[in-house]
Amino acid sequence: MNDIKVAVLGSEGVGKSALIVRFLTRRFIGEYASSSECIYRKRMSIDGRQLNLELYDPCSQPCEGKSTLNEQIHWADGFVVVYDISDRSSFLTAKAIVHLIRELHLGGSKSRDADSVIFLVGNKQDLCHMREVDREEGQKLASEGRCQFYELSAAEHYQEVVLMFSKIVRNASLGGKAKERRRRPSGSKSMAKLINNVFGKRRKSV
Ligand SMILES: Nc1nc2c(ncn2[C@@H]2O[C@H](COP(=O)(O)OP(=O)(O)OP(=O)(O)O)[C@@H](O)[C@H]2O)c(=O)[nH]1
Repeated sequence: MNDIKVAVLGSEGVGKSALIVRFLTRRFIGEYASSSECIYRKRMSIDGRQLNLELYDPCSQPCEGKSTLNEQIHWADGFVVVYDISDRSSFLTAKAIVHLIRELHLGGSKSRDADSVIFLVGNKQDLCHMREVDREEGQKLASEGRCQFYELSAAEHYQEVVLMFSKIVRNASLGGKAKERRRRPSGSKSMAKLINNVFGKRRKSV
């Protein structure tokens, strides 16, 4: 069975955990533990093929055994690079991450396969009244970095979130990359722990 590894990257508070939790549990909770990096696992069927998906959610704060961005990039087969449309600095971070992925993971490859494994996601579209990053800027960065572009809201767009993750998993699996597995980020969480994480934190309205 295929193992597909997807890293969800971006600066603090952009909604990485919210997107992952929404995809895995259908729920948008509002507040998520972020004191440790973790890998969530899910069995999926894509185009009739069984896949073991590993989703990596980094820890923004300093934590024990924290992996570096370079290690995270080397570990993954596919990338969801997230920014918050109401936070320009998160967009600049996303830009730097996209460039680093192209350099480290894809070695400057110009193939179409390479283009399909980086997804740039402008999250919190429901906060468009506070928008600091125009949709066009996101599209421009995606085209420069040869990424697929999405603008969505983990809070409000369940279907779009599922479609986005399903597509990155499909693309990463079709990439057929039989690369040598390097050190993977430490930490692993079962679904039970994920749910504890989600409910262990105070709910915050958005
Ligand atoms: N309005 C709105 N808030 C969101 C959305 N997605 C996430 N949030 C909120 O943004 C805050 C940060 O979300 P997280 O999922 O913890 O962000 P993160 O990127 O995992 O943060 P770190 O783990 O600290 O890096 C939380 O208060 C979420 O409720 C969204 O689509 N809309």
